[in-house]
Amino acid sequence: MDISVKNISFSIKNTVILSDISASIASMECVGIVGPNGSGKSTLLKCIYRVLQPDAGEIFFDGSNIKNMTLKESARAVSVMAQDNSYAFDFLVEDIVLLGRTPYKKMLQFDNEADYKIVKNALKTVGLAGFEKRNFSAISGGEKQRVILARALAQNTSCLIMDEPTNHLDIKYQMQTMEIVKKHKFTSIIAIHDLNIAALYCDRIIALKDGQIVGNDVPEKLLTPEFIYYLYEVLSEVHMNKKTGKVNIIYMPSDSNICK
Ligand SMILES: Nc1ncnc2c1ncn2[C@@H]1O[C@H](COP(=O)(O)OP(=O)(O)OP(=O)(O)O)[C@@H](O)[C@H]1O
Repeated sequence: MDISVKNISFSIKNTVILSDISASIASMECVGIVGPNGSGKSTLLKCIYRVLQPDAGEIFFDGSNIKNMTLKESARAVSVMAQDNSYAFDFLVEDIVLLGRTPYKKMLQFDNEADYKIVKNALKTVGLAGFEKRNFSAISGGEKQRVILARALAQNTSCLIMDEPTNHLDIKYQMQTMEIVKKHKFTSIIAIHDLNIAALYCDRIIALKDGQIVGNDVPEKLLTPEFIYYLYEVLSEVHMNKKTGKVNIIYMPSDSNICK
């Protein structure tokens, strides 16, 4: 499924959070959204997954305006791994992952054997086999994040939106998360702070600053020391890694004797 965002703007009171954002994400493309804290990454994702309604502009899934889709239809198209994974009540891990099956249920329809099988497989895929009966509140932050990824897998969508999916994960599971996304050939939009992980796995990177798109290109072209300085005011060196064919970013202390 492809996604296109056309001229999205969003303000809270008189503060402009997103200004005239347009972007297209091709089917099965993995696009990273980067930018400083507060640049509007989560807000843009929330507009796409319909938690927020933009003041202006349109969003299309496979050419259909999402305004004309029911929330259930959207949920069968797009799964979400948001930043806040807290639940007010204590659920079993299994119950959380079963929520991914909700868009396929009629009112009061019970979960069946096929649903439980999907849940089991999803937990296995994220390295949490046997966690079904654990209390969600009593597992680690990284495990919680992987449960939410399992929920997204159980939702069986062609598109996945992730808001900082790797922030609680150790390096093995950061890489595993990104590799699951690539293996499943999701159309994926991922807000991510780690430029090295973004460079390794994203086909393209969109950079936001002050609610506007300031860069949109393949990682090798976008992630130059000059651009990284412009975006974050951080000095860096960028090297092409011959083994991966991807760029590695090395950050430098601000008193480093290198050009900006
Ligand atoms: N409900 C709200 N009320 C007021 N301001 C808000 C609200 N939601 C977001 N903002 C502001 O909008 C701006 C963009 O927030 P957003 O969460 O989209 O940024 P972000 O790029 O995802 O940041 P981070 O990297 O810190 O997660 C921030 O300045 C934030 O304080």
